[in-house]
Amino acid sequence: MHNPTLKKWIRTSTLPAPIIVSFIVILLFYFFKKRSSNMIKTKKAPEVVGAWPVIGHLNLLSVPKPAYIVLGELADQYGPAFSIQFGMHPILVVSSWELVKACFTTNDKFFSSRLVNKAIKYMFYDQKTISFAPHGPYWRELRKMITLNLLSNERLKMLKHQRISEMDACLKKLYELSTKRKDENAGVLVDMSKWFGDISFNVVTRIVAGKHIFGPKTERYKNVMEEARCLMDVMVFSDVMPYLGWLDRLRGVDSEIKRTAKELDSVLESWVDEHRQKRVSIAAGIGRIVNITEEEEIDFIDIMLSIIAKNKLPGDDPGTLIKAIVQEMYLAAWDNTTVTLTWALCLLLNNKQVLKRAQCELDAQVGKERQVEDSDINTLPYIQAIVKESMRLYPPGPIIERETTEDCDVGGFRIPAGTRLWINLWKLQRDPNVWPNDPQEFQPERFLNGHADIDMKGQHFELIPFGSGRRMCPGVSFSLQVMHLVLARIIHGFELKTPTDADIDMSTTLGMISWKATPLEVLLTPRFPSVFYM
Ligand code: HEM
Repeated sequence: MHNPTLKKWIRTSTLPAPIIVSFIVILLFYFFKKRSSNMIKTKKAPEVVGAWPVIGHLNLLSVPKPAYIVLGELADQYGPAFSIQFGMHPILVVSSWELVKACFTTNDKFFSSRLVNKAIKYMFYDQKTISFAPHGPYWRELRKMITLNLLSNERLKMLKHQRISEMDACLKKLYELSTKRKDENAGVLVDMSKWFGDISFNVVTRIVAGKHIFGPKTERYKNVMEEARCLMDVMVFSDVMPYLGWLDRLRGVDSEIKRTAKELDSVLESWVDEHRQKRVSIAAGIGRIVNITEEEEIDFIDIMLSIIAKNKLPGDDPGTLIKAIVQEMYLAAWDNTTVTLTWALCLLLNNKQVLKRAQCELDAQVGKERQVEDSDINTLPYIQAIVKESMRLYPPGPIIERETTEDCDVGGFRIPAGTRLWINLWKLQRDPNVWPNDPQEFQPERFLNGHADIDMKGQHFELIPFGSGRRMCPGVSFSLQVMHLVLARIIHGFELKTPTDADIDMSTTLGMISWKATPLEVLLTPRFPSVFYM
C-alpha cells in the first residue's frame, strides 16, 4: 500500500486483539445473561409433589387443619410461591410481600377476577355483586357507585348517628347484663363472640336496611344468613370437579343452597318493597313527586332507590342489584368485624399487660366520666396498634383469592391464564424477615416503634388484611371506625377476665373465614357507675 494516509487510517482503525477479545466476551456475557433471565422468566412455579389423579392435591387439604396452616407448612418446604392442583384448577400460592407486591401492582390487572362457586351463584346473585362481578365496565361502574354513594367518608359521617345509636343500645344491654351478678366481685359470664356478632349484625342492619327494632323477618334473615355462611364452607364437588356434580344433587347440597337462596331473597324483597312504599307515602304526604332528600335517605336501600330514580344504577335489573348489594354488605361486614373483634379480645385476655396498658391509655385520654367517642380514636395510638396487631396475627379471611385472566409473570414464574391465586395472609403476616421480634407473638408495641408508619390501606404489602390493588376492600374506613370504637368501649367500660386461669383456646374453624372454634366466655364487671353507660 503506497498511500500513506490510507496506511495510517488502517493502522489507527485496526483494534488490537485484546480489545476485540474483550468486546466479544462482553457481548457473549450479555447474550447468555439475557438468555438465562428469559429462561428463568419462563420457569414454572415449583409444584407440590403428591398430586393424585383427578383430585390433585385435595387430599393434602382434607386434613383436620385449616388450609392456610397446611399451605404455610408447604411454603416452608417449597418457598414463597408454589403451585398446587385443586381438583381441575391450578392454584398459585403466594406468601411473601415482594411477590404479593408483584401481583397487586404490575400484574394487578391480570389478577382482577374472582372465583364464583355454586353457593355464591345462587345465594349471592351470581356475578351481580362487586365482589364477584368480572373485572370490566360493569364492575367499575358498580364499585364507583358504592364507594361514592355508600362508603364515602361523607356518607359515613351522615350515617354516624345510626351507627353510634346501635352501639349505645348494645353496650347498655351489656352493662345491664353485667350487673346481674350475684356477688359484687364475681363478674358475669358473657359469650363475647356472640355479643360481637350481635353488635356487628345490628350496626349493619341499621345502616343497610334502616332497621332499629328487629322483627321476626330480621331474625329470620339472621338465621338464614348463618346457614348460608355454613353452606359456603361445604365442599361442593361441581366447583372443583364439574363431572362429579351429580354427587352434590345426591347429597342434597344443591337443593339446600337453592332453598337458602330463596329464603334470603324473600326477606330482601320485602325490605326493598317496604322502602319503596315509604318513598311513595313520603312523596304523597308532602305532595311532591321528586326524590327523597339526602337527609331522608337514611339507609343504603333508600340511597340505592334514589339512584335508580335518577337512572344511574348500573346493569339492567336494578331491583336484583339492590338485593345483591345488601346481601354483600352483610357478608362482608358482619363476619369480618365479628371475627376481628373476637380475636382481638382473645389476644388481650391472653396478654393481660397489653390489656392493662390499653385501659391506662383510655383512662388518661378519655377519663372516667364518659364513654369513648369516634373523635377520641385519633388520640388512642395503642388501641389502633392492638387492632393492627390482631389483624396481623388473625386476619379474618386468611386467604385472599383471585384469578388470572391472561398469562403473566410473577417473580420470574410463568403463570398461565386461568390460574387461581391464593395469597396466604396467615403466613405472609408472620414472616420473620419482616417482623423480626417474635413474629408469632402479640406485641402491639411493634406498631408504635419500628413499624409505626404501616397502615392497612393496601400499600404496605406486609400487612394487607383488607387486600390490595384495584379489588381491595372498599369498606376499610367503615370497619375500622366500628372496630376501634367497639373495642375501645369494651376495654374502657369493663374489667375483663377469663373464667379460669387457663389461657383462651385459640383454635380456629376450618373454613375460609377463621372463626374461633369455641365460644369466647368472659367475666365482665363494670368499671364505672351506671350513669357512665346510659
Ligand atoms: C374487618 C373487616 C373487613 C375485612 C378484614 C375485609 C377484608 C376484605 C378482603 C380481604 C377483600 C378482598 C380484597 C382483595 O381481593 O384484594 C374484601 C373485599 C371487599 N370488601 Fe371487605 N373486609 C371487611 C369489611 C368490609 C365492609 C364493612 C364492607 C362494606 C360495608 C366490605 C366490602 C367489601 C367489598 C364490596 C369487597 C369486594 C371489592 C371488589 O371486589 O371490588 N368489607 N374485603
